[in-house]
Amino acid sequence: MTGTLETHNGHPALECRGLTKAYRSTDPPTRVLNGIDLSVDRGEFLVVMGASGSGKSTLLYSVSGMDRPTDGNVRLEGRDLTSLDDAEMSRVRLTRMGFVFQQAYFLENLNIRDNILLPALKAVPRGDRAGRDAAIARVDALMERFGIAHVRRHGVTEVSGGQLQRASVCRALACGPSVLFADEPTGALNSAMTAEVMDTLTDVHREGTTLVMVTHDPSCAARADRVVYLRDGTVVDSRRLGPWSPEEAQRREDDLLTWLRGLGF
Ligand SMILES: Nc1ncnc2c1ncn2[C@@H]1O[C@H](COP(=O)(O)OP(=O)(O)OP(=O)(O)O)[C@@H](O)[C@H]1O
Repeated sequence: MTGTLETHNGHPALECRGLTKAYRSTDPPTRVLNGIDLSVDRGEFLVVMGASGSGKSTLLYSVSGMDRPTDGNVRLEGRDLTSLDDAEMSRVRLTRMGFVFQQAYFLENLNIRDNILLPALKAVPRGDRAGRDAAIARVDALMERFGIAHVRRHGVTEVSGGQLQRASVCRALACGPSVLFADEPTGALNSAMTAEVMDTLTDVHREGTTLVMVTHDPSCAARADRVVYLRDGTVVDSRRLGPWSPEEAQRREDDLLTWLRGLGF
């Protein structure tokens, strides 16, 4: 399994300080993140919740370098990302971060396995045959691990929504990221497929990967170690839930809902 514990250097997996984002396309600029301080431990599963428009996706995009913050800094395993140029940032995103979105964004002219392989092969230096073989072996092992090896040659439209999202998780893990980011990964799924994908993400987390997920769904959020609540671009509260177990699922969800209602969710 793609581990994240090999790079222990005494730093949290992810840290942001004074993270601010203002969109200048409006006059005056729309301030969406208001100086957020947040630290995610190695191996932690952190969920970000908040009302629609509170800045959850903007936070995820700003810490993962998909969008440039207006102010503040972000560190990934101690390395300051805000000083990197675009090419360096793309490389960090490709090799040290994984992403799962509501939609899989797979290419329809490639089968499931080739879609998963695409970024993993892109990360291998040209001519590095051993690196290429290792990437292929890693992807095949991930597909086996997450129960989708039998659909490896299927087209994107020939698998279920749950299988497609599990394939997205495999693609996100193929380079062995330090942090896996998930933005509403179950937003387009029914409840059975949601449980299937959350079981996959829970396994990923249990095996040591740091996970940062945005969700509206309290039953998904109840899987996390910690939930932070965003209001108007500020983290106004957080709740530590500790390690998840299926026996505790309902109690955790009820507890979380009570907390969320108190915050006006
Ligand atoms: N490119 C942009 N230009 C201007 N404003 C933007 C831009 N992108 C997002 N916003 C605004 O920033 C605010 C936060 O958006 P964001 O998508 O981060 O919220 P969210 O909490 O993820 O919402 P949702 O739960 O609905 O996905 C919203 O008011 C949104 O309209």
